[in-house]
Amino acid sequence: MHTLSVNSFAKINLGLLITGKRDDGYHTLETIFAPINWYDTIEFTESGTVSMSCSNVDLPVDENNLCIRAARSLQHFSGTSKGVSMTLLKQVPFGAGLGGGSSDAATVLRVLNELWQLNVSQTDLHKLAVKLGADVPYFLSMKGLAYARGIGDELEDLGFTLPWYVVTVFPEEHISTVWAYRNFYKRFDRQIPDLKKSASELCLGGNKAMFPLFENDFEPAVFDHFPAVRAVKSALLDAGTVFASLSGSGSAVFGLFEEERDALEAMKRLPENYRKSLTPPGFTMA
Ligand SMILES: C[C@](O)(CO)[C@H](O)COP(=O)(O)OP(=O)(O)OC[C@H]1O[C@@H](n2ccc(N)nc2=O)[C@H](O)[C@@H]1O
Ligand SMILES: Nc1ncnc2c1ncn2[C@@H]1O[C@H](COP(=O)(O)OP(=O)(O)OP(=O)(O)O)[C@@H](O)[C@H]1O
Repeated sequence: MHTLSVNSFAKINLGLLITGKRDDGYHTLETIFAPINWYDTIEFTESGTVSMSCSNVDLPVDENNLCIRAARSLQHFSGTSKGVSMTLLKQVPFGAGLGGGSSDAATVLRVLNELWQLNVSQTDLHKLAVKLGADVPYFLSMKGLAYARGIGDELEDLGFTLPWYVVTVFPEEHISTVWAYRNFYKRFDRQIPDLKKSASELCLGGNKAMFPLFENDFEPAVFDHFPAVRAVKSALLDAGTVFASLSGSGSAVFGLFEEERDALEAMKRLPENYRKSLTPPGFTMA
């Protein structure tokens, strides 16, 4: 039987400014998404029903898994009764702010739309994606650096890439996104910098004075509650990173490096049991 194998990449957030709260409880934000070279692999095999297995026993393989939820939402929307058997080789840590589950969901939507020959439009896929999670639209429609607003679902392809090596570190702490949105320290009344313009000045113009604008609003509360996460940022700064930050709602922290040898040296200095990835400059998911 034919099996299709697809890699599902993770992201980091370069800056994450929470600007308000909507009536439905979701928060509005502005952020820059950047893809990293850390990925799950999903194998798709034809089947009469929808089912999955997962290499990580800590994750559900029932209707709670985002892969199953994505397949069901497509079945429901299109009316198809086709099935699929999926094997998720989970490598991206969850509860890490790396969007691993969201990326899996986007991959399943995209691949099953083809495999099941549904021809669901990008607009409709985008609507299904938002219902599965605020980060899912990014993985569905973007390949590289993107500016996002709304709840993370209003996206603009920036058309350039990060010119640094990215070291991403998971400090073996799982942080729930719901917890992070409940506990971050609100600053809704401040002036929001123009992240899109600043990203361009930083990545294309090499203006490092822009870095301090790329704050992550989850960082102070996460660092106060999870000292091990703060320690990773300190270690990256000690190792000579040009910029370090929490990704998304945490717990993963990333550092940007100009030289590969410095990035590798920083990875060596961090605790051996912390999972890490290295992404080269100019990386895209294409
Ligand atoms: C932290 C980020 O990763 C930044 O990219 C995202 O905002 C989180 O996106 P996600 O994991 O796809 O989040 P979802 O699965 O949609 O939402 C989980 C929960 O987080 C909260 N949530 C999420 C996104 C958002 N913009 N505002 C929120 O308040 C809501 O309580 C929601 O019920
Ligand atoms: N395929 C999946 N991969 C990872 N987590 C999944 C998956 N399906 C369901 N989940 C559940 O989603 C939660 C974490 O999801 P995810 O990996 O997207 O969070 P995250 O790392 O905090 O990323 P982000 O908040 O940036 O989207 C876990 O509680 C997990 O049980």
